[in-house]
Amino acid sequence: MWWLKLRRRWAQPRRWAQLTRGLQAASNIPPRGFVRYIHEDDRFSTDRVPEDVPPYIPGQESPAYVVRKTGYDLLKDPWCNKGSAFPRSERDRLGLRGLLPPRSLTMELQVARFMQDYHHPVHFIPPEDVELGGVTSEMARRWKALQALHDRNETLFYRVLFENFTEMAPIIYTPTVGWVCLNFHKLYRRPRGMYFSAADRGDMAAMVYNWPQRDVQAIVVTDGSRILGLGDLGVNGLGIPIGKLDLYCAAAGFSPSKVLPVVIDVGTNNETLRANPHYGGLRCSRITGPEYFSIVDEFVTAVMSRWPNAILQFEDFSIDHAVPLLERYRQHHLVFNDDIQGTAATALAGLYGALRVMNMPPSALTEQRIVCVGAGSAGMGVAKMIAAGMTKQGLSLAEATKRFWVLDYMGLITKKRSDVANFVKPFVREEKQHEGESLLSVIKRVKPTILLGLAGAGRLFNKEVLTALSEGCPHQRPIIFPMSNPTSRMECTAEEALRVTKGRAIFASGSPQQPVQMPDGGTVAVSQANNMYIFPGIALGSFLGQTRVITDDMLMAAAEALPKLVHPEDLAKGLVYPRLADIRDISARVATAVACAAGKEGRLRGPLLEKYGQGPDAMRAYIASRMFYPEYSSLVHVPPGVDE
Ligand SMILES: O=C([O-])CC(=O)C(=O)O
Ligand SMILES: [Mg+2]
Repeated sequence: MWWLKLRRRWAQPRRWAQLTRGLQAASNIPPRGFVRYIHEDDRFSTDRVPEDVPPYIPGQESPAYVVRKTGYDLLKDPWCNKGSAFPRSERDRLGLRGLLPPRSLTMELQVARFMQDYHHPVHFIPPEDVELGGVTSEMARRWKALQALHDRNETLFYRVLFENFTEMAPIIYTPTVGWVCLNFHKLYRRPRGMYFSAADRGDMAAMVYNWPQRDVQAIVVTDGSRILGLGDLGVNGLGIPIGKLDLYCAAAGFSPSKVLPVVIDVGTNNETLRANPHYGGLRCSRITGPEYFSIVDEFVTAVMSRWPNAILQFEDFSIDHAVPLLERYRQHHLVFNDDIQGTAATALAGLYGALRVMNMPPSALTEQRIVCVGAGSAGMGVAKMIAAGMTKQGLSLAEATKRFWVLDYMGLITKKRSDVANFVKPFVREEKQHEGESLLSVIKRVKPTILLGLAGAGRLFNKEVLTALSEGCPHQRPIIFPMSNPTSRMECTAEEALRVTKGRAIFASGSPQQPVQMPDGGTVAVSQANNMYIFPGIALGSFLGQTRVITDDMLMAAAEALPKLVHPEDLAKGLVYPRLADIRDISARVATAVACAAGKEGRLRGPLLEKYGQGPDAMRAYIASRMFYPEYSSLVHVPPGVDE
């Protein structure tokens, strides 16, 4: 058969090669794999830089192909992309500095990482870890699916998130984001955000121009030193600014193209991570002291010089740097620390909500006895804010701080300790004889009405603690807020708190919890005391109001606005925060409250100042009108009717 002969003849690979080579030669297209890529701007190269692709002649030395892309475009071009394996020289010359994790990996490592995931998907989570961490393999798989959508179509990603916010918040945010940060070096696929490392000193002001967007309105930065309650995760911590900015866009309507997640890499003290060959950050221990502050100063100066109107949110910095950094910048820059100020405003709002649940007025805050476990940035920020709330209700600061008992990992903090940090000092107890007293003993002695968990140390509120709390608080419902994140670091679960207190507890946790089935067959819904209710609104109000700084009064306004948004029927169920499904409206209202407070202080500028004269409704309408809604906008001029 003639056609069978022909098929046999052309089925030989050599023949195909002959044919394709002939075609390539005829059309002057060099075959892939034979090509050396060089960049057209590369004047330092010893290679020849041809004007265009030269003709390919089989058997001759392979020609060079001109790469015209740089920066982000290059990283998104699968033909030229090398991901984390771009060497330093190419990063320098091709505008890639800051767009990739600081360490250059080898292709062998990239292959090994891919093969690991190929054989044992990162998103498989052993059942024993699921129980404690609250993240299932299915949640991790969903995060991957959402991330892939995020990378290929931001508008669609935000539409999906927007329409399913309550369902997806635990996937893009706590608790799944905690798992993401722990595994960031295995999950890394596409570039997102910027990295500034100690090795970039002197270059940061230039590096900010590698970011492809001219207009950046919001930056969330971490140094990875205290990621949620998970500790030092180095550059893996970038997952947190990414998650927070997802909320900026979904909840507060910032435009996705105008937000920038950042990690500052000053090394890590997490030795396991540092020794991991796939870890992308600097492999040195953390830089501290004046050198640390000069690195952060250089970063702040660099981003502020390119984007002077942007709001800068500090996130998950360890306490030793979080407080001094906030003090360093907050007088002159539009900055806030979410863990100190956002979490604090959230906690105070939740307490006002809890008082509403019990039909008590806000002034009843002054009668509460508060045990706060955790004396880090979040714990002390919360204590300070609640004390400020009490002073607004009539107590002096000294009277207010006396209503707190603060514990850290050594137990109750009293005057007996000599090395207490300045920000803890107002809350140190006088009674030296109780120095280091255990949580259980403090609860039995003090009989608190409010128990706050911000230690990030796991299940400290055990059965004995919860029983003692409930028994010591017969006249009102005990308020229990285990606010540490993610789920693995929470002080107790909703089920534990409600079972032990026989449903009396008013409960809210930092990470989400399922409604609890009670022994009597009823179901009790619980609240989530997370700063996501507050930080998007603070950022939106202060950015649109161009307030230049964020003051205590603006934060207090946010805390006071939130409890007013809880639905009466939710209050009847014991819920102390508004519904997540209403997050856009919540953020707009919090932003309005923040802007009104700024207006009272004479800090508003621009259109919001004009609206300030017309009252809060006009301000809110303006704020809502400026919020991004995920919809495709036309990229070409289309005469009416053409696409219908
Ligand atoms: O990220 C969160 O869910 C809340 C937060 O700021 C923290 O725990 O550090
Ligand atoms: Mg945080």
